[in-house]
Amino acid sequence: MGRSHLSICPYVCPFAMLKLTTVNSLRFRPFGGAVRWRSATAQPAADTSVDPEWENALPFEKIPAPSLIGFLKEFGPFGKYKDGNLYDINKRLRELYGPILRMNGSFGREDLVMTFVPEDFEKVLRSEGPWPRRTGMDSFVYYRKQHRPEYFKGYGGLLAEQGEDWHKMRTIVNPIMMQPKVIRQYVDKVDTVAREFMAIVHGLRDEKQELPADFNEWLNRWALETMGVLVLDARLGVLDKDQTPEVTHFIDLTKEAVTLFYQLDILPSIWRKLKTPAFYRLMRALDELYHLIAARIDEAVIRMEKNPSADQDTLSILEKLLKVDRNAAFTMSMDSLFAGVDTTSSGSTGILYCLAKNPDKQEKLRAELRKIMPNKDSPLTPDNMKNMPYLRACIKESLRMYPPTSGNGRCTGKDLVLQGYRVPKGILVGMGQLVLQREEGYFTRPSEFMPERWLSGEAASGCPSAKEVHPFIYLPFGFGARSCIGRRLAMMEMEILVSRMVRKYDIGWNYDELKYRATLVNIPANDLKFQLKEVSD
Ligand code: HEM
Repeated sequence: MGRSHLSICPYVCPFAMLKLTTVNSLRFRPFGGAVRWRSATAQPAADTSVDPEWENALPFEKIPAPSLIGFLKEFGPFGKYKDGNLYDINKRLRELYGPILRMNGSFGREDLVMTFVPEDFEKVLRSEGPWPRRTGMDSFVYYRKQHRPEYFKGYGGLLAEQGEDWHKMRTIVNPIMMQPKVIRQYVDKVDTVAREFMAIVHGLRDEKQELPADFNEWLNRWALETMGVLVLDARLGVLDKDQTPEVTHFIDLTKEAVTLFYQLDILPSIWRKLKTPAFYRLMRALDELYHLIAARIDEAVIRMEKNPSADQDTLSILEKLLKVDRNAAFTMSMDSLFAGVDTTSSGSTGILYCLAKNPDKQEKLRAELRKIMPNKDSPLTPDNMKNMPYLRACIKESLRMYPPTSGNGRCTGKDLVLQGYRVPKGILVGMGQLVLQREEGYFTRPSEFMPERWLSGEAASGCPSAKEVHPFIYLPFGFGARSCIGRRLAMMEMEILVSRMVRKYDIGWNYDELKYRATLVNIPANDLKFQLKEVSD
């Protein structure tokens, strides 16, 4: 396979397609002890069937691939798309190279195939096997497995782990983080944070009742504070006006880590061959974060030892994880802080924006909310939240138009033929869902915000139905066994925040169209100066 060309992962996302290193060569102990469950767990049967098209398909190397010069001309520092967001870049790549293209690996990175055809997405995801591989985040993997193996005791975590080790962790965490019963347990706590946030939001408005330019920062803080409650059983204090230096440092470190991941793992970087200053900065930032989070977990352990919960059913997520293993609890909390903050805050931005731009839909949603929340500050409960179909449809529709991640990614689980080309087992395939989700021919009237397309019967009121769309185009939380572990928590968080915002305020937007910019997560490029006029009743 040629490796002479520039490699950049054009469709990026930390969890969806964190492209990068293979860690096959790394040996480690999942539990830090002498016994390796690798030997105790049977390898699931691999799909050994041969793709019937394989024999006559074109070789992998024939898949169109941008040359270094061609790539730089478009996307380099002087190229037309130098500041393009991922949507623009993906669209341009398809225009230039067609519906399938190959980005050659370089400086230790893997090759990546990018496709814009839903039948390919389906083929790849349906043959992912029982231990789906989604490689990426090399620097993350490096930190946990090579730089500080003693901290993690073999637990690479869901984001970074592959194969049997990923499966073991996922089996531990699924019943703890995905059970509706567990999610319901957190409604009140998440609502408490949301109410505090609302009080802050109220005071942030200027004389035009607009929020400040840095409102995105506040949304991030809300998401971080909420995540502290969900996975650390602790109030981090990031919403407090008078922050301790420790809290300020914590916020700065998470931001720095995300920026450095993007530089090292998504943009072209030579760190895998030659350690760069950014690489060392990331290792230092992760060390500091490790110690801050470890201190919180130690506090939680002491709290729990002092006041052991009598009722096993109402143990918190952290308590349940700690009962399995401290390292499992630690890794999962850390992963949630990385994967669950920017995503949830970016998702919430998209929803608020879509509602602000569509006052009729916003009013319709408010009518639904008034039934559940007769007063602006009526409590939200697991019971009354069951009845919010229009809210859920609004969230689905905004995740279609403004998804926090840029598409899905999977390594092929076996040799496959995509669009007449051979793609050997193990190649990372990126899926251009970001483009298709907004494209006529896939979704009808795609540029219109139509929550009704996600409803059925009378509620759909003659609107084109999302059910007619290829089911592998819209996967905001991924697919199958490796899909987002936090999706139920994220939905609950967004439902609570949006309910509170829309019930209390008429949300407006007086500026240019919302644009996202490329980082690990799609984050807003605009100032988020929403206008919030309090509703009278
Ligand atoms: C709107 C918010 C969110 C979106 C759109 C989102 C999206 C995604 C996507 C697309 C994936 C990849 C799935 C796949 O490859 O099939 C993923 C994985 C993951 N997400 Fe989320 N996510 C969100 C919130 C969260 C939250 C709140 C948490 C933590 C509590 C979280 C933790 C994770 C983890 C740990 C993985 C890796 C799962 C695995 O590989 O087994 N995410 N997410």
